[in-house]
Amino acid sequence: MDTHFFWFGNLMVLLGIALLAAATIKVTALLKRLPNRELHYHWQFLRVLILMFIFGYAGFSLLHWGNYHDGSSMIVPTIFFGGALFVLWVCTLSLRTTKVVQTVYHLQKEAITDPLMKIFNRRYLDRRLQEEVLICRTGNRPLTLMMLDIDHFKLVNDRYGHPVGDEVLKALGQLLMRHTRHADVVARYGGEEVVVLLPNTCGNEAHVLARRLHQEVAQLTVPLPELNRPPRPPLTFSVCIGVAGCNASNADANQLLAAADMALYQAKQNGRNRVECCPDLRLAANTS
Ligand SMILES: Nc1nc2c(ncn2[C@@H]2O[C@H](COP(=O)(O)OP(=O)(O)OP(=O)(O)O)[C@@H](O)[C@H]2O)c(=O)[nH]1
Repeated sequence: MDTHFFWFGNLMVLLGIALLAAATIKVTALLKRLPNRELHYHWQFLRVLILMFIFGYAGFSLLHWGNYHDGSSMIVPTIFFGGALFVLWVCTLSLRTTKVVQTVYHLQKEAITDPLMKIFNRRYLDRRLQEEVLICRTGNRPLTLMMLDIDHFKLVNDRYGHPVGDEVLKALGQLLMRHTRHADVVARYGGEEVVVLLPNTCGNEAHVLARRLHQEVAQLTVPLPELNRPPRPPLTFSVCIGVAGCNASNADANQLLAAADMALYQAKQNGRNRVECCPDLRLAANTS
């Protein structure tokens, strides 16, 4: 018996088993990164198949141990090795592709998210506002916009410190995300000003939502740090909300923002802690 063939044949099959084992490790790492349930099932099934192949290879190796005498008996071990290499390659590339796609996704999300409030940032708002104005004009859909501003926020910072001010902003961001639809755009407009863009929403609906948000904010509490002082009651705060709207005939991003800003200014002028709508809100953003 040619010992070269003997060792080469056995080695190919054993290396094939090692490559398949490495492939299952890659698939396991991939499974941890997959958010999608259906894809999970597919990759789990594939992992079971690879494990079955490992048993198949091992059985073949035991049955054919020493049965490699010439070049033709090398065909099957070579195919086994090539197949395992192919499986490992595909699994490795799938894992790397998933990592790259997830990194790009996170970077894109970061680029449009406000790091403190965890809502969209001004850049994203500007883009979406232009898009929604176009949809409003061409699709004849009503569009409304709310501008929120925390009352006397400077006092919060001055009295309790900036970290508490930051907690207030975070709590407001979370509340707004909880009480708006997926299609709405909640974005930080400036310091403590937030814009909520409401696509396909008429003036009445926006007004009802604004009043609800206003009440929800009034019930929101932010715990104050104790810092060796006796416990203090949690902080509450209020907001002013300005609401404006447009329809196909008068849709314009800058005018919509200016109208909401004007309504917000009115709310501040009228004593704060209130909702004000731009005077022609019902006409501006009527149901289509
Ligand atoms: N903690 C914290 N404060 C911020 C942030 N951005 C802006 N501010 C503060 O927000 C405050 C805004 O103050 P003003 O514009 O005078 O508004 P206000 O005190 O809320 O008064 P009114 O809006 O008129 O009721 C300033 O003190 C800013 O320093 C932030 O990211 N974190």
